Amino acid sequence: MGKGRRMKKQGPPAPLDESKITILKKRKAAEAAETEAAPKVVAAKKRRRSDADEDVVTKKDAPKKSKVNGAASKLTGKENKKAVTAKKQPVPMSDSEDEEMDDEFGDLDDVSEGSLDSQDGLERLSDLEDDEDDSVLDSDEEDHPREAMFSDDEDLSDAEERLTAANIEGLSRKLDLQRQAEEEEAEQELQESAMQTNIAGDRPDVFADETRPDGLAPDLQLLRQRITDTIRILGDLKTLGQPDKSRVDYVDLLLNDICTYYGYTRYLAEKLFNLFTPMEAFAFFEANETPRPVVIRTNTLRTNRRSLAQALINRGVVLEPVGKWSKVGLQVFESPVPLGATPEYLAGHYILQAASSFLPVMALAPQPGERVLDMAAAPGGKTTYMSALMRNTGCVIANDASKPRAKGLIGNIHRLGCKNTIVTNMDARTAFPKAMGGFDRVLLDAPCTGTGVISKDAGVKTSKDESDFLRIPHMQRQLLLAAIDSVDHASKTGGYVVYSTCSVTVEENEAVVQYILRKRPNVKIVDTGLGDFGSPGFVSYMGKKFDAKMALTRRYFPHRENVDGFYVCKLKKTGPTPIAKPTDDTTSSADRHPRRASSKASSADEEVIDKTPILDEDGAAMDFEGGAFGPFEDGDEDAERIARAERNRLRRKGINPKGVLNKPKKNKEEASKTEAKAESTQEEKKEKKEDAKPEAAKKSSKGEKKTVTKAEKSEKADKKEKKEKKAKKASK
Ligand SMILES: C[S@@+](CC[C@H](N)C(=O)[O-])C[C@H]1O[C@@H](n2cnc3c(N)ncnc32)[C@H](O)[C@@H]1O
Repeated sequence: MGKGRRMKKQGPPAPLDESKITILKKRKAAEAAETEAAPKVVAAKKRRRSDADEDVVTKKDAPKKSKVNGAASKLTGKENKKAVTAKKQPVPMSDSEDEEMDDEFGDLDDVSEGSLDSQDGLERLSDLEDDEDDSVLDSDEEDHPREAMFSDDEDLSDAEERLTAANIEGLSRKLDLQRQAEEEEAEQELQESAMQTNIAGDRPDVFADETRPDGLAPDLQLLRQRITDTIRILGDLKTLGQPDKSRVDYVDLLLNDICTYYGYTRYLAEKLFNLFTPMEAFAFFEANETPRPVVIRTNTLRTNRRSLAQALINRGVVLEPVGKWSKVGLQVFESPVPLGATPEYLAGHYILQAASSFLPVMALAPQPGERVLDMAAAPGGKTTYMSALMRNTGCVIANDASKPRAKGLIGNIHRLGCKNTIVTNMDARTAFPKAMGGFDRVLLDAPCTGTGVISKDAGVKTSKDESDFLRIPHMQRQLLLAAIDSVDHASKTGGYVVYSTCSVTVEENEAVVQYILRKRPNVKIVDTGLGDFGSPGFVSYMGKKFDAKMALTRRYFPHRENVDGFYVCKLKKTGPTPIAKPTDDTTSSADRHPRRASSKASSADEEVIDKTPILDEDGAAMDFEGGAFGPFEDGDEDAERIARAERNRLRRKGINPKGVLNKPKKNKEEASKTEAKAESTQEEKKEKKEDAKPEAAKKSSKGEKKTVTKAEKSEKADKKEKKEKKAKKASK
């Protein structure tokens, strides 16, 4: 990040506010009216965005056009961007989180009152001051080179004053430039809204295609104008729509324009569009065109936020605390030095981490001394945060299926000084809880399609197709089942799983959680503890209903919170996952003895349904089958997927799916009984066989057997070669 790249304030933006732009428009209109009467807009004035003379779109046209298109202009992305930068709103934190944070960091008593508290525009600095009250402290002095930055006798209040003074200049410069940028944007907005649209009376005719004046490439500015016009029409179809056109026609036109303008495939554009109202969808697509703020997370194993801020300010970095919701995040507005190469970075005092990435870890809230699993950990932003929250105690198993990515993970763990972490490189779907289980908490930051981070990876716009939205949610379901089965429901301190993705689609979020609730009624959704920041998860979507508690899960959007799109769900395991018979003692202790249980669980893991009633807060048994929400997977798309998965599952077990699936329900029930019986007989046989083996033979693994066979083979080959040589010699 250089001086030229200034970022907008992190955190929840003010709601879309037209007043600012309207004032500017009015001012402009008044100016123009004074100089000359507004002439009619002529089609010849349509210009491409890329035209060199674009920025000289005649200001005299503005008053008239801004009047015509006033409503449409309120939808433009520029304004949305402004809304994003609008006034800072403090994000309320839940009491529990405050407590957690207090516990986590303790209090810093010897910090003086800040000297800057009333200056307008420097409110952010007081955040930094507030921060001192509960500043990051670490008991491990060895890992705390704060002394390196401040001499022992240095007064903290002096240090703070210097910190503040150094930051004032940068911040005020930043604010000036921000204001200037906003005014420029407003100006551009004005010019944009002055563009010609095809108006037929009060009903704009957006279907007359004038977006390709040369008949070839589309004029982007006209296209954008048509997008905003279509959205305006969709907002009041009765009054503004053409009599012979339906809502479907307008939505179809809008989607095509969005695809052309922003470069999405029709499939993905439609999927994302369906999450919002047309107006909000436009804001979302717009937000995906601009980068999110640069945020760094203080590594509290090595320093605290104030010391880090001071060190970076000394290097000319302009920054401020990320918001009330985090005590370790710093938003960087401007940096004359590369943030990934400062001495502080190399010494592991911070990690570059998107603000939304803090949230799943905050929701998981790992405690010192616990055993925690990070199932898909690379490159380690969340692992290292967990390690810091646990103050390098207990144990974090950081797993990732990708070897090259696991190397990056190891690098970060070393750089940030995490000493309670073990890295594993396994496919978490099959490895857990087989290899290890009984964790106090598990984080599953699942691999996803990345629809929440399109501003970082525009490739998502065209690379994700239908097959990805079948394959990836399937994998997410498998991973989440494994995560749940790896948690110890009887953990004294935990028993929690946090599921997160950087995707905004329902298939990867609520639908996955809904599936899990059906398969594992021994878990329930609990509050993330992240307060009001973000929006609640969907409780229904396109006619399908989800668990009412889905509202406790949180969604974050680039256009609403100015963070990467993210989803966070916290689950509490309320009981064990029985493997075969729910009443069986051995199997019901699977959670505490995952190794023992895993052999029995095998591939049946996905199929086990614990029918033990789960009680809600009022002690009433919850109806998971048909009450508050319908079976999401029985919908069109999911039905096929489930049928396919079911056929494959039966085939794996050696059962002909045709014989079972095409039969009436009664037969199916019988078949599943036979299946269960066959399964348990097989398991029993296996166990008996295992028991009958002598101890030494039991130890010998399959791999060892293979090696012996290979050795035997090579011995035979040697003998054969010798024989052949002898035979050759003899013949000579
Ligand atoms: C969203 S990224 C994780 C980011 C990480 N939690 C962080 O904060 O830095 C998803 C990760 O899942 C890993 N992954 C994909 N499939 C996996 C599997 N079956 N088991 C374990 N990890 C997997 C990918 O290699 C990728 O690193």
